[in-house]
This record gives sequence, C-alpha cells and structure tokens, in this order.
Amino acid sequence: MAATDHVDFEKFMEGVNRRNPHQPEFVQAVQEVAQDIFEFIEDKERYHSEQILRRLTEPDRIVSFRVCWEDDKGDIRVQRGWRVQNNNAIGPYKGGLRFHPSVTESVLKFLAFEQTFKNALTGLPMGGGKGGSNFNPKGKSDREIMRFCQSFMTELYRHIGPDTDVPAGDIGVGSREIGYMFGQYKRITNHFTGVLTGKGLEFGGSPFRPESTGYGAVLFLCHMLSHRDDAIDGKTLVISGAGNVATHAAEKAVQLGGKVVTLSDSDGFVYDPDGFDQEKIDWVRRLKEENDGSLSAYPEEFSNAEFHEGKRPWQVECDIAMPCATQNELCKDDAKTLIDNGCMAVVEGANMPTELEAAHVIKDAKILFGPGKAANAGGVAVSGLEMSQNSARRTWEQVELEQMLQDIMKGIHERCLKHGEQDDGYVDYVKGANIAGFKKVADAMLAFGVV
Ligand SMILES: NC(=O)C1=CN([C@@H]2O[C@H](COP(=O)(O)OP(=O)(O)OC[C@H]3O[C@@H](n4cnc5c(N)ncnc54)[C@H](O)[C@@H]3O)[C@@H](O)[C@H]2O)C=CC1
Ligand SMILES: O=C(O)CCC(=O)C(=O)O
Repeated sequence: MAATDHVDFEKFMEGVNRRNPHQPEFVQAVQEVAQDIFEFIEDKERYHSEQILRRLTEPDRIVSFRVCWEDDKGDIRVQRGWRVQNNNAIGPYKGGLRFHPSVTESVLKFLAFEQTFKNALTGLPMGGGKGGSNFNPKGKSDREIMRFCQSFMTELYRHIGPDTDVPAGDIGVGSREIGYMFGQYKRITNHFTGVLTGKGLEFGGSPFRPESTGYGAVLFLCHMLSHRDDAIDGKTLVISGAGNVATHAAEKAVQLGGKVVTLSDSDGFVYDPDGFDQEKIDWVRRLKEENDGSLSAYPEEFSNAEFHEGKRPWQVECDIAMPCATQNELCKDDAKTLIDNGCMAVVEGANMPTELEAAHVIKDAKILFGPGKAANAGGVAVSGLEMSQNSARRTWEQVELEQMLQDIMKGIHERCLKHGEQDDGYVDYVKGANIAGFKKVADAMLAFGVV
C-alpha cells in the first residue's frame, strides 16, 4: 500500500465508532491515543501495512460471565463479571479489577486499552488487561463481600494464571477483596502462585504496593516541575477522591512540602483551608476503609473545614490539580476555571479523569499535563515487582521498593520527554506517553507477524 493510501485519522475513528456502538468511554480512550499515533506513524510504513493500531483496538478476548451470590437475607443476587484481555505482546495480561455499579464493558475496554500503554511505559514485561463487575460494595456486609468475591473467582480462575493474566485491585477492590479472591483461587486450583497482586504481606504481597500509585503520581509531578526548574514545596494542591490513590497522593505531597486543601467522594468535596496533615489523612482513610463513611462528616471532626455537597473541587484556587477519583470527572469548564485561577499543572492519579475537550483546553494553555497512563503507573509497576518477588519466592524490603519506584517513575518521565518535547520547549506529556507506550507494544507485535 502506498503511503498516500493510508486510512486517515477520521476514517479510522469512524471505524472504531461503528465497531463499538454504545461504548463512549472506549471510543474516547482510543481517540485520545490515536490522534498522537497517527502523527507518529505518518512516515512509518510497517505500522500501517501491518494494521498495528487497528489490531490494538480489538481486545485479544473479552470474557463475560454471571456472578451469582447469596445476600445476608438469603436472597439470590445476580451480577455480571468481565475480564478484558487487551494485549499480551510484551508480557502476561496485567491490570486491576473494579467493583462499582458504573462498570460496563465499555469502561473495562477503555481501562484495558489504557493499561496496555501504561504497562509498556513502566519498562516491565506486562501486557494490558482489566476486569470487574457492576457489583456495588457500598453497604454490603463483610460476609456478602466475601461470598461475592468467591463467586467471582469461581469463574475467573479458569482465565488467569501467573504467566497468563494477573489481576489486582482498582475502585472497590482493596486488600480485603484480593484476600478473598486469592483464597478462593488457591482452594479451587490447589496452587499457591502469584496470580493476583496487592495481596496481604503474609501470603506473598509486596510491601509498598498500597502507597505506590499515589506516591508515584506525586513523584511524576515532581519530575515535571523540576524539568521546569520548579518544585512542589509551598504549592497548593487540589485533589479529588478519598480512596487509595487520593489519600496516598495527598500523603506524599504533604511529606514533600505541598499543601493539600481538598479531597472528595461521590457525595461532594471537603475544603480544608488549613491543609490536610497526616492525622487528617489517616482519619479519612479510617472513615473510608472501616466505616465506608461519607466525607460530609469531616467538618464535625475538623472545624475549620467546609463540605460542599454534590460538587467537585475544581473551583478551589490551586497551583496543582490532581484528579484521583474516576473517569471523566474534570470537564471543559472545570479546566477553564483551573487555568483562570492560575493552576500550573494537572496530574492524573485516576484513569482518564479528564474529558477530551478539557484535555485540549489544558494543552492549549500549555500548562503541565501529566496523563494517567504515565503519572499513575507506579501502582502497576510495584505490582510487576510483586510478580517478580512471587516468581523468585522472595520479598524485597520497603526501602528497596521505594528506590525501584523512584527509578521507574524517572524512567517513565524520560520516555515521555523523548517523544513529547516540542520545538518551543513545551513538553506534551500526553503525546510522549502515547508514543512511547505504543512503540514498545507495536514493535513486539511486528516481531510476531500476523497473529
Ligand atoms: N488502586 C490503584 O493502584 C490504581 C488506581 N488507579 C485509578 O485511580 C482511581 C481511583 O482508584 P482507587 O483509589 O484505587 O479506588 P478507591 O476505591 O480506593 O477510591 C475511589 C474513590 O473515588 C471516589 N469516587 C468513585 N466514583 C466517584 C464519582 N463518580 N464521583 C466522585 N468520586 C467518586 C470514591 O468515593 C473513592 O473515594 C481510579 O480511576 C483507578 O482506576 C490507577 C492506577 C492504579
Ligand atoms: O496493579 C495492577 O495490576 C493494577 C493497576 C491498575 O489497575 C491500573 O494501573 O489502573
């Protein structure tokens, strides 16, 4: 095929839309990546003739299954479960499981697609996958969670394995759920093996996995700032979310001299003008982990703070915004408000928290923009290290893992610079991450021929 005969970006996206009806999140994720890839492969014939991007937008396989469980009243409940195995060109499928009522096939396909590039960016040998269920853990008893996890794994176990596919946690799936699922896997298969990451330390988990996503995102932010001869010390941060990623991002930012003034959940956001310190962050963590509570209770405990019901925190003045809750939580108007208020950096702790139009506003303003697939890759990176520890049947110390995470985040930043630095000195981190992630996976696919 001559270079001029290539399918162009618009035609390509028409095809993606046609083949994936009613899957807006997946189409959005593909569009965000494909824009940059089309520019990169313009003069690279093999990527076109071998249809690499077309192949990458068709998951290797999607498994969908019924999850039946019994609630505490004895009623039978039926949920849907999925595992999307997107691409294993550079290693076993790897990526989290999400339990949330908003989970659909589209959401999991977008997450698995993103995960493929993210995992490549870490430099570790991991392919991309994602899974989960529309099960809502909110308000469920511990026994109900256990029965659901066991039922979920009773089907999932036949599709995963330490060299095949290694799931982990995501929204609604923490160490408790991983424990229940690992227990069931072991019981069914009689294998004690590294088939899940994020496990408890007593049974093969890695120190530092809980901290790694949030800490890694702040380390990535620090690299972005230092590339501009700046630092986090003294900066005000607005963070959304109150879960694993948000609270650990807040903790690391505070340790490094930042002032974090918000956290949020699905009920609204807390503004604390005095800033969150370790005691307040621990309180939020306990509220969420032990009591499944709402942040609306925060001002009763810390009197200077305000709770803003049903709102997101992007109106609050800040130097740095870190969306760490969920997808599409920062829209075009939010982006404009942040920029008007003098925000100098948006760094994504969550996966695709920024709507496409908002991302364009941020890029056009030429402020720093750290995409999730680079900024939040520290979590899956330490999961990759947990896989290595399990294979070698050993455990590294926390200090060793912290050092490895630092090196990995530095490497990801360098890979983004390599492909994202523009002639005027502006670094397009989105483009840099997309191209660096794509190139590694694409070159492996080329080596395999047409499969
Ligand atoms: N846990 C991990 O290691 C990694 C997580 N991520 C991403 O980070 C984000 C957060 O995940 P985790 O902290 O692990 O989950 P989590 O379950 O610990 O916390 C999620 C938080 O987001 C809030 N939230 C959920 N839906 C919301 C909505 N519609 N509006 C406002 N708030 C909402 C919840 O209230 C909760 O505070 C997700 O996008 C996830 O995919 C990315 C990389 C790794
Ligand atoms: O640690 C893992 O494998 C899961 C991480 C994840 O789901 C993510 O990076 O979004």
